[in-house]
Amino acid sequence: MLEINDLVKTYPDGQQALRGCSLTVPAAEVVAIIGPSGAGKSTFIRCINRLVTPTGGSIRLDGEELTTHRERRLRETRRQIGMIFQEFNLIERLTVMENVLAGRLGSVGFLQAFLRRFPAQDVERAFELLERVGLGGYENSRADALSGGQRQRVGIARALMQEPRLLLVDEPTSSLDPKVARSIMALICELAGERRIPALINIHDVGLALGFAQRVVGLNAGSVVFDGPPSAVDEAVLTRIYGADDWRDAFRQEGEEDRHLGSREAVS
Ligand SMILES: Nc1ncnc2c1ncn2[C@@H]1O[C@H](COP(=O)(O)OP(=O)(O)OP(=O)(O)O)[C@@H](O)[C@H]1O
Repeated sequence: MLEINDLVKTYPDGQQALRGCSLTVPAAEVVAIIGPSGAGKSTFIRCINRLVTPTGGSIRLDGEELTTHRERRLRETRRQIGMIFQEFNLIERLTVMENVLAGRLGSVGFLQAFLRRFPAQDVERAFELLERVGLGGYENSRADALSGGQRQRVGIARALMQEPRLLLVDEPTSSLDPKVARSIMALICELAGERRIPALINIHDVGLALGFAQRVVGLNAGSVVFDGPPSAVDEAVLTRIYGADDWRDAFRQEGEEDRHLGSREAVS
């Protein structure tokens, strides 16, 4: 379980990115974090894995306070948090298998990793994960030969290879076309449920957030202004999160992107 209490982040230039956010996420729950640009979504996610140091508040993972960890403890904790990124962050010239095994780099010795000698059970687990994410048979393909959706599947397998206690997902679908984006969201949500890992997904696409997450948290100007199930997100809630007309524009743009891609697919 992830428990965040009164999280505050003020950047050195005085920018108040988070103004006291609280959120408790039980095991296996998938929470989508939505909000307009600059609301604090990335800062929120980055405070949890400490890419950003919080100014105040508490972050507990299975009862363990993370905000006070330094150096070695911080590295250990980061190893237990799976990150899935917008740009996949794969090593392009390496194979799919090598990229997935990279999820274990923090846990095997430096020499073993340097010589690419991973324990047999890690290799076996990597095969299983590749099968699970739909990439069985791709283990020897180079990462740069894959499509965007396939790359993200490698990113997901790599994150799970760490046997994480928490999944932090940052705009996982922004580089993907709408159909692939839906399949990736579905996969992340299924895996979080199967493995009983809480997941926080920072996502700008409201339709995907409502379609797949079990819970939606709306941020505006560094504060949580909505926290509830997708079924409770109505026009009034979207207006509270995005402001009067902005959310209508966001939906309209997505619809146009869908139509545009649909017509491109029909031509090719
Ligand atoms: N390193 C930084 N130094 C100073 N201010 C920052 C820094 N990073 C973010 N901010 C500010 O903090 C606020 C929240 O930014 P953040 O990137 O967390 O928002 P966001 O909701 O993720 O936005 P987007 O959807 O555009 O990525 C913004 O006003 C931003 O300008």
